[in-house]
Amino acid sequence: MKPPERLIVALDVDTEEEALSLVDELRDVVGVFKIGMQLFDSAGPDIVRKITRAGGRVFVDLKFHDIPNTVSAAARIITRLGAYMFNVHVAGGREMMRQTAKATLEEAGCLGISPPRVLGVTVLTSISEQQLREDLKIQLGMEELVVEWALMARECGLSGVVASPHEIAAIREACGPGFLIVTPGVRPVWADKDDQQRITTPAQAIQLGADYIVIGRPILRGKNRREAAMRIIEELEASI
Ligand SMILES: O=c1ccn([C@@H]2O[C@H](COP(=O)(O)O)[C@@H](O)[C@H]2O)c(=O)[nH]1
Repeated sequence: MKPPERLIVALDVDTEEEALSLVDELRDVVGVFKIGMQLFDSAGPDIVRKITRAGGRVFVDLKFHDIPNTVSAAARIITRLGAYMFNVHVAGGREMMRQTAKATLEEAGCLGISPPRVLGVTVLTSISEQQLREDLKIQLGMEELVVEWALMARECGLSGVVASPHEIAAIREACGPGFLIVTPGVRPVWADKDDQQRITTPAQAIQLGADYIVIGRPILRGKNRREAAMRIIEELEASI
């Protein structure tokens, strides 16, 4: 993959108009656009089709976490919308991941389309090692937990995981080269950390072995959003 294809821009905006204007501005320099709950809840499912029609690949980041029947039914709907990738929480369990992977393949087969990649969300990038231990009462270390969950996601037929840059190298070693690692919590040196806890720069994330990096606010907040995206892509190009 070329550096621009590795950049996923988080369309964390309130309206369809803002999202489509961003897609228009960035589609020739960005690989994938991510729709999270903010945009999906305001614009509705049709925004996935609209962005796909406008020439962007779409990552539907709704982080499904429910019982197997509910999530696998939602996976069929997301597949019908033409998403390029979507995600579920690994913490939803093996059966949920297995049924979701199976339903996605079946639905795509019925439609005669390429199936979306199903990713497992490991531990959110806004959670620190200390919060994991003290608030969530999880006694495994962050890296060990994330690797265990990545292996479980792979065994259940998922295409990859969403994980912080801090765990990329360990996941890559445990899960091998074909397993996708999608990494939010990425901050260029010129951007604020915001609420992200486990971060690296874009260049470091790619050097550690991420397939895709996800960036929102550092691009969305810029006066010139295209220039901000280009700066990140140049950093990726220099690092590869
Ligand atoms: O662990 C996770 C999972 C998902 N995200 C999402 O990625 C973007 C990051 O946006 P920034 O503005 O670059 O922080 C956002 O949409 C999150 O919902 C994540 O950050 N961490």
